[in-house]
Amino acid sequence: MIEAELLSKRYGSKTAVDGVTFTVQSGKVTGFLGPNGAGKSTTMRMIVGLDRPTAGRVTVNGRPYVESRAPLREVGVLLDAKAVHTGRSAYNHLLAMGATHGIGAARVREVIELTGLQSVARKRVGGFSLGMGQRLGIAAALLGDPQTLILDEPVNGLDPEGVRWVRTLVRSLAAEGRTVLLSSHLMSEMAQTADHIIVLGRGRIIADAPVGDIVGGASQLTVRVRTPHASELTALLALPEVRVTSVEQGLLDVSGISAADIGDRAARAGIALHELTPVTRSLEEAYMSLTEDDVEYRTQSMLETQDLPSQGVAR
Ligand SMILES: Nc1ncnc2c1ncn2[C@@H]1O[C@H](COP(=O)(O)OP(=O)(O)OP(=O)(O)O)[C@@H](O)[C@H]1O
Repeated sequence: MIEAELLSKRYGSKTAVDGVTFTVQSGKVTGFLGPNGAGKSTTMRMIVGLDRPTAGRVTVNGRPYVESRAPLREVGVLLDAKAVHTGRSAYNHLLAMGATHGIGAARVREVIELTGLQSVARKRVGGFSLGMGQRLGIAAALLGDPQTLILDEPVNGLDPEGVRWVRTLVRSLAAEGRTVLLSSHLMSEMAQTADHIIVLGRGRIIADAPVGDIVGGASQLTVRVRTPHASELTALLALPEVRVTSVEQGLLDVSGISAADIGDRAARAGIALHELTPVTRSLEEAYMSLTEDDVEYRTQSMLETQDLPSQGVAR
């Protein structure tokens, strides 16, 4: 379990992380999301003691990570796969890491096999592709068979087979009761991998909930309703929290009320419904609406760029 309490980090005048409090539960995959610069990597670095909090505290299984006597065996970390620029082979790199914790060749061979690196294990790590480097970073994180895993963008640079492999791996690690915290910008992937989501925006938590609640929260759900009595139903649903949009004649999109509630109210008023379908949003749609006010680096839309001179505008 990872517990952060009023955790903050300032770099000069820049507040990267602003008093966040959250718990990452064991036995679940927790996805860490947020726009670029939201503070995800800084938070992860503070969890593993690579950055010192300006205020607040964070513990892994009840104590600060830096106090751990055998960190590799407690927390597996993938923070920056590109950080390994070595003339050593993957095998020797892992063997050297393991040596600091009494982890021997047998376990090194095991993680090499687990991460599919057998054919390149004797090659220089410096010549690895992004995907192979990523697999090596995951192998290093798994080396000590830790109870907790912190993986920053583990699928970055992996091909579809690799992405799927990471998904299966982290799900099975969580099923064994381990704590898994991972960040990714791939929403569809996160929706399939994570049980729980924490969203950061400008250093603050803007959502902390099970995936199902984030994509299907009652207040965000839209219900598609087909009825030959659209105007009567619209009048019936004129409630403070409810928004009714006419899609086409006889077809309404209703939000702020459940499908069951709409059906019950229509039945009591004797209004026939020909369709009543809850429309679930994708995690990407939910994420975009959650973070729309918190994006630090926004892409100019085509509309905004239309009036600019063509030089210097990326198309
Ligand atoms: N060492 C540093 N010195 C100064 N500012 C920093 C430092 N590290 C991070 N920052 C700033 O803190 C903020 C949070 O950065 P962080 O890397 O934690 O965000 P992130 O959510 O991981 O972003 P990304 O998705 O782009 O990786 C950013 O504005 C960043 O520029």
